Amino acid sequence: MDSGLRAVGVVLAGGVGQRMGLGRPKQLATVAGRTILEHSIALFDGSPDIDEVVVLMTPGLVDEARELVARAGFRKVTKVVEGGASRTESTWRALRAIGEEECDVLLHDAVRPLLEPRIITDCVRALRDHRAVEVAIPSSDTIFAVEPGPGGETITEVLDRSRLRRAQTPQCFRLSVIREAYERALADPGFADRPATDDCGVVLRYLPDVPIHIVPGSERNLKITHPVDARIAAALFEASPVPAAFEEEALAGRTVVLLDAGGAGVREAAELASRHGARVVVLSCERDGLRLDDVRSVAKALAGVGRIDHLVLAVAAAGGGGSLMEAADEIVAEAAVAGYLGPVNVARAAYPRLLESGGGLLLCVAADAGDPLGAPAGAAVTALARSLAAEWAGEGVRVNCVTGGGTAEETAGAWLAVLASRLTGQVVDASSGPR
Ligand SMILES: Nc1ccn([C@@H]2O[C@H](COP(=O)(O)OP(=O)(O)OP(=O)(O)O)[C@@H](O)[C@H]2O)c(=O)n1
Ligand SMILES: C[C@](O)(CO)[C@H](O)COP(=O)(O)O
Repeated sequence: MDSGLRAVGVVLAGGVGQRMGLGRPKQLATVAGRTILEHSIALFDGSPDIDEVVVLMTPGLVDEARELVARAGFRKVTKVVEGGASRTESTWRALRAIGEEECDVLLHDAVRPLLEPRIITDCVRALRDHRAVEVAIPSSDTIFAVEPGPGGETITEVLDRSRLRRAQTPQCFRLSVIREAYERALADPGFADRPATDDCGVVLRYLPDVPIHIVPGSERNLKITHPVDARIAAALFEASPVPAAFEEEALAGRTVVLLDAGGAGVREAAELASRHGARVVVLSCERDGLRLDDVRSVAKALAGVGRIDHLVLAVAAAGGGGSLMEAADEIVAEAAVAGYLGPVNVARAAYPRLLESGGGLLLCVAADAGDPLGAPAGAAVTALARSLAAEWAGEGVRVNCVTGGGTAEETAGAWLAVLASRLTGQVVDASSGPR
């Protein structure tokens, strides 16, 4: 069975986020330089397997969501619709907004912004052979059934963990299937008394003959429900690879300036960016006499370049692997420039130029020996990237950071994949980073 149907991603953002306790829906909170809602929409908008995106938004915030969609430049979002009082009501409103024509529908919690693109692909593929598809993972915790007991709860059963799966999203269906399940649910007076917490629950209850096929999810695809989840999500965004593979088109016609301050990977990045159609300008501290400890020197060098879409600062490893007390004065001074003064000066000089082009800055940390000079320098650069990303997110200037450790080719690949992505506030390890 090959559905060959239009695939519609539905981003359910109609909730109020009571358990999060922000006083505002959690999907509008910012993580890694973007709202959680934007991260989630971007996953579907950027997926080659998705044709259209429909967003369900909390009542009273629909206009804000529409503005956000317009500002972010999402191209596949066709509708932003007011959500209902419960998750299932929001789903039902989404189904009505999609219309009558048969299609595949992928219903996703807006508050799962860390979904990997491969899961979307796997779901769309699975829908060729199955009319209902769910993303789930095994449980690493033992799960109990409980009942109220004296002074609290008591365990009544230890469930067989090998048969249990934790439900994630997207939950995916042929439109006619999920629509029929909901029509039956809404006609059942008992549905309101025992509402479903997910869409598979509605299908299983009202169309029990439709098998729901499982696609493996991932631990990373967490649902931001409580405050601690937002902190975990922020850490995952910062530490783990940007999910998007290299976007073929993203660098074409763009100007990439590689500021070579002795970091590895500059030559490889120049070749790779050129192959992807970018105009590449390499400014070298050694060859061009550019001084990172002098903001005017950096600004002067950038002034000669014209439009700058992406600027990469590749610094040499700070420190020398020796003890602090043995380090020569010039090694200490170089570490301070590589780890702090240089990136700050480059950021200050680059900001007005990147503002003009709505572009991005990438700060690259060379692998260091983990010594008392190198380690703090690396930490300072990553902290600067995160902090600038938050400060400049409103202006559309992105700041990311790639840390060293990979081969020159891996490092260059990681740089360019980060540049090509639309993310900000990323700290990516080149040795396991994006490809
Ligand atoms: N009326 C609702 C309720 C929830 N959702 C969406 O369903 C997803 C999962 O819901 P949940 O984590 O429970 O979000 P909230 O309902 O906002 O949280 P809470 O229950 O703590 O208020 C979220 O993306 C949420 O926005 C929805 O579209 N419409
Ligand atoms: C759909 C879901 O995310 C699957 O785990 C979950 O059931 C949503 O529950 P919530 O209480 O609406 O967050």
